[in-house]
Amino acid sequence: MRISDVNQLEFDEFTSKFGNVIEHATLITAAVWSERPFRSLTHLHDEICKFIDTLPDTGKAGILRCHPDLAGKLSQAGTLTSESTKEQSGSGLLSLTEDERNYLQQCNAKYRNKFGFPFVICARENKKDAIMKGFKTRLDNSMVDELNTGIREVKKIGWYRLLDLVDKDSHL
Ligand SMILES: NC(=O)N[C@H]1NC(=O)NC1=O
Repeated sequence: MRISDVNQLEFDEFTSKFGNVIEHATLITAAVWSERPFRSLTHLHDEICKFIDTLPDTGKAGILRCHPDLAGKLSQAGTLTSESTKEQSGSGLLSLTEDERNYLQQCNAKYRNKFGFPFVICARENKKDAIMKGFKTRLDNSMVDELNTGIREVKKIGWYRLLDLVDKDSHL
């Protein structure tokens, strides 16, 4: 699909195609539709990021809370969204040894205990070893740092999801 095709989409078509670019946060896509026409895929992504940046910290934490744990319950039950399944499997998180899975689940629990939202990292840019390391360093951060870091990762995840849907080099 080209960006010119994106600009032709009715609201319902747009939200159905792009509704999960930010995991379980269709409202963001719904809001951004009003900003058409998009000059490029980058412009569409910028509008998504701009909308996220206008949210209070509670809204940003809410976005993080809509993300599934890495190698968590949903992945074991096979009920991740198709996007998350692709991302988590690409980084090796869906084929862990039992020890690795136990370790990650302990890290998830520690992180969630400390910050009140899940650890979010762009799995397409991090293989499982980098993710395990990321847990180690990020667990020592402050709440403000982690809210910002998590949101930065959400924006990266969204960019890759957009790349799966639209030809990046198409312009108006
Ligand atoms: N918790 C978390 O980071 N989840 C995810 N990251 C990613 O790239 N896809 C996800 O589902």
